[in-house]
Amino acid sequence: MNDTRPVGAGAPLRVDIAEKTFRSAQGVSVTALKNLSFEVRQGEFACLLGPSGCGKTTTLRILLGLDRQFSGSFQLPEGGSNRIAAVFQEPTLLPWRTVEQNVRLALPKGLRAKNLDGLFDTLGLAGMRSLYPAELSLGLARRAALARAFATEPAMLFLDEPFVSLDERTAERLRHMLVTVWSARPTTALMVTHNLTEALMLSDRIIVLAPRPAHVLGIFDVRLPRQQRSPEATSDLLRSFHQQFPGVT
Ligand SMILES: Nc1ncnc2c1ncn2[C@@H]1O[C@H](COP(=O)(O)OP(=O)(O)OP(=O)(O)O)[C@@H](O)[C@H]1O
Repeated sequence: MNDTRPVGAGAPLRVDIAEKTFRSAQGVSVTALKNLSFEVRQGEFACLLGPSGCGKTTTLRILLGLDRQFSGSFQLPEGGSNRIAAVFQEPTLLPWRTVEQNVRLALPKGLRAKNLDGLFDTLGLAGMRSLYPAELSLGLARRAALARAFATEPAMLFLDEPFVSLDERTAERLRHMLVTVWSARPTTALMVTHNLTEALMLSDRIIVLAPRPAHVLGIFDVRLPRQQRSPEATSDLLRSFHQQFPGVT
């Protein structure tokens, strides 16, 4: 069974995946997800945190409708635009279009002419709008991918490790930009990461996954407002996290 009905405005993202197993032509099976259930409330930023290979990307692919071979169900939040946006590790920009064209092409017709000055400013892209993807560093390309996702004013935003393979200074800068752009319009968001400090900086709650097959070990609520998450406060959060989840790094 596989049910992807959207639900009423204000409803959370509800995930209830009974099982996802990959079967190779040679008959080898890998069960990636087993009894994976969680919710993300409307307007909440949640991180899916789990060890490498536990099934995080598999979960996102199912929620994005890219993989329908699973048992269970999920419900996407509906409301406002009712749109879904995704940011992947690969920025996936069209190479023959400028940054601005890449962003505008993602917009529904009625929004194509919208003023994007604020968004480009917040993401430090004001001077890069007419550049082509080949002229961008990886960090700039990732910012363009974030701009494209937020420009669509989605009801649900999925992010799959959007800051991996960046040097730490660049990644930190991008995390701050993400917080600023997200805070201007808090969007229900689910981000996959295996970086605990990143999850503590960005999220309202962290959904902690067990090693494969992924299921929820527990939830860590980050109750501190984002602007108060100084390095010292983050160290305290890390300590509380480790008390609640000993052995999870
Ligand atoms: N198409 C596929 N065919 C067979 N096995 C797969 C396929 N895709 C993923 N897997 C397996 O499913 C498991 C979960 O993979 P997944 O990519 O979801 O993990 P992940 O938590 O996102 O890992 P990482 O943090 O390293 O990106 C892994 O054991 C992986 O090898």
